[in-house]
Amino acid sequence: MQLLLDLGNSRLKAVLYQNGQFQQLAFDSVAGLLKLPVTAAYLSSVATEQKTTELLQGLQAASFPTTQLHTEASAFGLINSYVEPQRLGVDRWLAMLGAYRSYPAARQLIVDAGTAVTFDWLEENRHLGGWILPGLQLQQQALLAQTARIHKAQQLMPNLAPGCSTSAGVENGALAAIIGAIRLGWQTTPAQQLLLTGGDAELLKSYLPDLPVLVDPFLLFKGIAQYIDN
Ligand SMILES: Nc1ncnc2c1ncn2[C@@H]1O[C@H](COP(=O)(O)OP(=O)(O)OP(=O)(O)O)[C@@H](O)[C@H]1O
Ligand SMILES: CC(C)(CO)[C@@H](O)C(=O)NCCC(=O)O
Ligand SMILES: [K+]
Repeated sequence: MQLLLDLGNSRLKAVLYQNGQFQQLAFDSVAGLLKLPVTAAYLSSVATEQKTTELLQGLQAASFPTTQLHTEASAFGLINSYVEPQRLGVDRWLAMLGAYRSYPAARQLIVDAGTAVTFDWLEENRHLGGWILPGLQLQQQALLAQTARIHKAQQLMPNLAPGCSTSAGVENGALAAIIGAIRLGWQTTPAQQLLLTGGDAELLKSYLPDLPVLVDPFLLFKGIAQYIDN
């Protein structure tokens, strides 16, 4: 059994991997992970050096070793399109590896909706490139921080209706930007399948009923599993 870790810009996610199965872990702190009966841990981090080092140091007290994974120019037959391959976020690299391993399709569009929303097009074993947008929360935070009169009085459920308050306008606008970008991406660089992952995947899916959407919360972890099983 292995422990798979995804340190994002907002939070840490942990998953247990055993016999090809993934199980999301609920935990309060890194200390809660130290006593797990695992043989090894694998880390994907897009957070700062400092946060990454802190996590790795916290894990040194564990009985199992931790390996940090990094983006590569190519691995397991998958080819990174970046001019400077190592600059592609390791979360994107791993999600693509997961998609490549689990969902064969001539062309797929992978959208990871977290702090940022990333788009990556995969054509068989080749990354075509992607887009990076601010996520649902980050868009709203940017507006609040950079304008004098945009305040958020309440947290609503975002939808695509015209908003009748600042809060609704900002929330619905953020959702519209992401749904609009997905539809535009789907039009300009068509694919057979739209793979959604990240904290906002289910919300986005509900606004894309006409597209062949598949939600997989474990996509990045399936990419990590590629490194374990090979
Ligand atoms: N329990 C939760 N905690 C935080 N955000 C959540 C939660 N459930 C759903 N969300 C939604 O998920 C989004 C964050 O996505 P996710 O958790 O995939 O990313 P993250 O860990 O915050 O950052 P990163 O993309 O860097 O991994 C937020 O926009 C929020 O709307
Ligand atoms: C875009 C994010 C923040 C998404 O988590 C991450 O993948 C990242 O920091 N990437 C580095 C920049 C890039 O992928 O081009
Ligand atoms: K992420």
